[in-house]
Amino acid sequence: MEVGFLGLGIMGKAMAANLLRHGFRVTVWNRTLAKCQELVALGAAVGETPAAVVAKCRYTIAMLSDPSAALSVVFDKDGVLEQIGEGKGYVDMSTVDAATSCKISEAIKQKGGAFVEAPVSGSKKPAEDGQLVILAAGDKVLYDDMVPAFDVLGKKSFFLGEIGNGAKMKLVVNMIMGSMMNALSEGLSLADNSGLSPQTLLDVLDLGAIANPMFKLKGPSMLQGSYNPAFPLKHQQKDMRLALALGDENAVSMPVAAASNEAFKKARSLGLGDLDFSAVYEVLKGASGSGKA
Ligand SMILES: NC(=O)C1=CN([C@@H]2O[C@H](COP(=O)(O)OP(=O)(O)OC[C@H]3O[C@@H](n4cnc5c(N)ncnc54)[C@H](OP(=O)(O)O)[C@@H]3O)[C@@H](O)[C@H]2O)C=CC1
Ligand SMILES: O=CC(=O)O
Repeated sequence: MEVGFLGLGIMGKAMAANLLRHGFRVTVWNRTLAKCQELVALGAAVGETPAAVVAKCRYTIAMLSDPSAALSVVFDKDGVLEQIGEGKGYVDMSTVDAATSCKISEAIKQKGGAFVEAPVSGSKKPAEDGQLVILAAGDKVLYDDMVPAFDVLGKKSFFLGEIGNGAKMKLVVNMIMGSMMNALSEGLSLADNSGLSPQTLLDVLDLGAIANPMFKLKGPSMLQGSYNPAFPLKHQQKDMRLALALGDENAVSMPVAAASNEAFKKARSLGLGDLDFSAVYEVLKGASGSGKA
């Protein structure tokens, strides 16, 4: 199967490499074109523009940072829209809001093309290992065509119906994840400031009912102050912001998520946006004081 791939950031690079490893023919494009070379070394071809990739490939996948990037790659000059049409499919796996996804879907359908949104749950390592959870919605025929690729990229794909449902599900999941990261950070800080060992707290958590892979993976590196980005904090804050907007639209009160968003915003304002989202711990540590005034 031949696919185009737009966006070679942390996730896109791992996903495109995975497709190549599994025998897919992949044509890649990235805004910073130099980043394509690593994929060329693995057997990829390069398209000079998103339009060139879509012209060449029947199916094109995108993995871009945020709504503005997702829209730009479709609607701007040399964008996807210039070459999409009958018999071609576009699959956007970026995390965006439902309105962005709907706008892209409408434009592509008007040109005769098919569209699926398919944001993913799972970070850098699951992307490398083909263990993502795919939250797809939109054109069911295109979804079925993409199953061989989804099977390589993920451990499970959900088809959630109409466009927007994949985006919304992803935002709900990441809203919970961001709030959990804040709760963990506060807990580590509270343990530390009240004379307990934060490492022992992690050991206790890992044996109980709230044990989870995220605490297990991120906890030890947080204690070392090591925040190599797997999921950049600026993207987690974008997801909190979009989830809160979804809450606004539906009159859902989300005080925990709102407080968590403030901590991520604060972290961004301190220049931590490109670090892993677990760097929010630095903000909550800083906010705690010594506790022994
Ligand atoms: N990292 C993670 O753990 C996960 C991330 N996600 C989501 O996946 C998406 C990608 O994340 P990730 O790979 O981590 O992000 P990165 O920041 O590593 O990569 C972002 C990509 O978007 C491109 N881009 C940004 N702005 C534009 C623009 N205006 N026009 C064209 N291309 C643009 C970048 O190009 P350039 O190289 O030129 O900057 C790069 O290819 C995000 O929506 C994120 O929320 C979902 C699940 C997990
Ligand atoms: O969006 C991030 C993730 O880990 O999932």
